Amino acid sequence: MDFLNYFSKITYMYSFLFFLALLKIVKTWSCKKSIVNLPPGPSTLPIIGNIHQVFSSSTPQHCCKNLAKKYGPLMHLKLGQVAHIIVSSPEMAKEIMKTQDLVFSDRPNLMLFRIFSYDTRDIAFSAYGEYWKQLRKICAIELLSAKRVQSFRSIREEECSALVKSIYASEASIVNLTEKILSITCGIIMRAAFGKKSRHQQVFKSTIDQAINLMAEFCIADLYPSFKFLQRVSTTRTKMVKLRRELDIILQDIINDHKSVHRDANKDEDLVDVLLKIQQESDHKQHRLTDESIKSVILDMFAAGSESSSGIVLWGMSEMVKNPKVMEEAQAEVRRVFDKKGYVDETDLHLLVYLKCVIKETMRLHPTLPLLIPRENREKCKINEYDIPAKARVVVNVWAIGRDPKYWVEAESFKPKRFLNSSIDFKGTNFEYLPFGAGRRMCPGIAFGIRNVELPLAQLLYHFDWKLPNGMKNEQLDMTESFGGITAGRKNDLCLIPITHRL
Ligand code: HEM
Repeated sequence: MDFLNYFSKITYMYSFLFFLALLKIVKTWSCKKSIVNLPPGPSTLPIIGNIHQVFSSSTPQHCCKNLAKKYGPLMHLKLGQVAHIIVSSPEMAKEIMKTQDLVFSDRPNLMLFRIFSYDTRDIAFSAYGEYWKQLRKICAIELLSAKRVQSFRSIREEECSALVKSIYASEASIVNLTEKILSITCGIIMRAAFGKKSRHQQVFKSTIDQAINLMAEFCIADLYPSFKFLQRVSTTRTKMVKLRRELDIILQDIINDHKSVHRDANKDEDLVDVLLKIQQESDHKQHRLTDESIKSVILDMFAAGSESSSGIVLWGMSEMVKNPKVMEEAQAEVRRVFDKKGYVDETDLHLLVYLKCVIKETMRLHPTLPLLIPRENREKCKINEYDIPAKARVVVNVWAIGRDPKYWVEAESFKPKRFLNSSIDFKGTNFEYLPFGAGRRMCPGIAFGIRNVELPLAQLLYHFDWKLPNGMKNEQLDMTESFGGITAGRKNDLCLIPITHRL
């Protein structure tokens, strides 16, 4: 009986593989007929394509950089069934994000992100179209405008002061900065989004962390979109559905609270207030903002805004610990600017010219979204002489572009001064430097994100000197990167010893 069972399983498996191979042959044959000139790329294996090459490397950004050395700045990889186009030069990035930006303005429909975002009702993963345009307009005018970001100033200052206090309390002992910075960035976004501290804060934070971690997992179903059963049998899918359900209960409760309480006109609005106001005022010509859209946009703010900002603070501190001269210069500047006051606030942050260069240099070497968010082209098109098949996933390796010695002198060294008196900025017009992307899909949260980086860094530099634990030398600090689906952070937590700077 057992043997029969085993035999039927083996037969089933081989029939399945045979079926896949047949499908692959038919598809390749029909593709070859219609696509004549794909960008260069490594040869593919049956069924898996180039999966083995991309996932055998430490991170995809390293792997794509190495492959691009051989195959060029516009490269074709087949991962499972899906054509991926890897872009690794400023010229090709400009082609995708400026010259043909409209063609490449869609996002791929990825299983876990779709579930997380209420079937892509968010900004980051919704398809390019009227609904997305409406959300971007709301971001520009209401949610993430300079005025709105300014209105969150007291929240940032309070959260950063609490950070300093908690570090003072552990003076001269090891502090896990990764935990602390993640916690304040999440705290700032939570208060900006929900207003007062929510009673659900801890559960919400831990649930969203779990969902973000889950999205970092390798998802085979996204590479074989025509095999729908892979989605149905995915255990990751089941976990994500459960987490999203838990988040939904909390978010609906927060929305109901906001709806039931009469808002004090003298108090600053939080993001849920703003979205509810838009929901009430929206006329029928617009896509009506449902509660689900509101929840999805709020989840976007957490997913897109918290790890990205905290990642820059942590990489910035790591680079400064490794390069003590940079740390000294940045500390001297912050202390010169704020010593008269005796504390750091946002009023004079604009005077920290060198710190701004440190932040830019950090984002050059450690862009928190090293491959941006993948884009997709609805229709087939051409780049130079190459044919790009419809629905290709387009990945721009801004990590590799930022380290390319063709565009950067001493590209691998941390040299903030390269940005002093330089016109290179992160506004999406210098294609050799794209930490926030470029074009229509560029990050709408730059002002908010930068504020969430500048203030904590200035505070850490003003109040403390920093040492590595266990007598470790500066150059021994581990700088290994990890890749979590979309964001890249430090693989290991940053643990340092703070020494109070006496005024
Ligand atoms: C300094 C921190 C930040 C960095 C480095 C960063 C970086 C990025 C990048 C690289 C993209 C993808 C752009 C592309 O695909 O071309 C992006 C998209 C996005 N970011 Fe940010 N971001 C940061 C902070 C924020 C904050 C604070 C928010 C909101 C609270 C935010 C909201 C978004 C949204 C909604 C998108 C999707 C845009 C779209 O698809 O239309 N980001 N971000």
